[in-house]
Amino acid sequence: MLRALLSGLGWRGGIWGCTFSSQQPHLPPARLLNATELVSHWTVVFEKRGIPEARESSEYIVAHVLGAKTFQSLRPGLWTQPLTPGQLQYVQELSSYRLQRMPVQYILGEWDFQGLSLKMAPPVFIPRPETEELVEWVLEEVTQGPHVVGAQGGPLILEVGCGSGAISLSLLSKLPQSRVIAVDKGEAAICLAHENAQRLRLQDRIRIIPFDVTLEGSWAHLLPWGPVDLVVSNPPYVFHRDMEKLAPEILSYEDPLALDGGEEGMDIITHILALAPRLLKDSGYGWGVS
Ligand SMILES: C[S@@+](CC[C@H](N)C(=O)[O-])C[C@H]1O[C@@H](n2cnc3c(N)ncnc32)[C@H](O)[C@@H]1O
Repeated sequence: MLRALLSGLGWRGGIWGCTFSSQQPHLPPARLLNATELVSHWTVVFEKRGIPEARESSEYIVAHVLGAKTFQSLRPGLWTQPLTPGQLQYVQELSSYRLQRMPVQYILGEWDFQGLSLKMAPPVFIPRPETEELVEWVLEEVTQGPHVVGAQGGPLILEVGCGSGAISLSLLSKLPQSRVIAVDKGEAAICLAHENAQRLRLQDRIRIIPFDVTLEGSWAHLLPWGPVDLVVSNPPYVFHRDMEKLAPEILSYEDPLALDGGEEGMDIITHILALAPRLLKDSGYGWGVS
């Protein structure tokens, strides 16, 4: 059974109908030297230039330059401490990328997902908050459904379209007895998923395989450990006609192949639905966001 769960694509702050600006970045006035003042300064600059999530963006950038994940997690002493000229320069540089509508996740080069710190790099799809819900649903099903237990004591999982590896790696981190086969068509996605698996020391329980689900042909190599208990996917599902309405953050930086689901949004989903029964055990099932 494959349960398709409806959910929006969801870029926090809105994904539709934004415009580019060609103006040059503003240099902060010389008097703005501490973290709090810098955040305020760049918030105003971003707001004036129509950059979504202006305050969050400036907070993330300043916190990153000061070695923290969030502004709130900075030692309070750092909020009012003057930044060095090098740090100011770095904030300026990163903020200029945001002015070009680069997503914060790519600017920082990493992002937390389900408590894991994942490397992020364009054009590989940035995992969305909804994807964390998908992981929660799968975990709930696995822990509540005794039928979803593989030979190892945890389910053998196949993820179609793994991107950065967010879903596969977070499932592996929460299910220590499980193994995952993660496939993706994109070369950059395959490389980044490998890198993230190594980074999180989960590489021994995952096979990351380049695979285009739309191509007819052999899929036997997707079963190095035999049929799987569970298929999970966050496939491309944006209607082709809506692609041009996506925000510049998405359109200019993320791989269109990660988003474009064809005329009815079902192009990739249809192939996953056709493939899944061949790869699943009789008792297996699938989860997806669409
Ligand atoms: C919406 S992204 C999801 C990425 C990741 N699972 C996540 O949630 O962050 C969809 C992924 O499917 C991959 N993909 C698109 N078409 C594919 C195909 N025909 N075969 C395999 N993977 C495909 C894309 O490269 C992309 O990484």
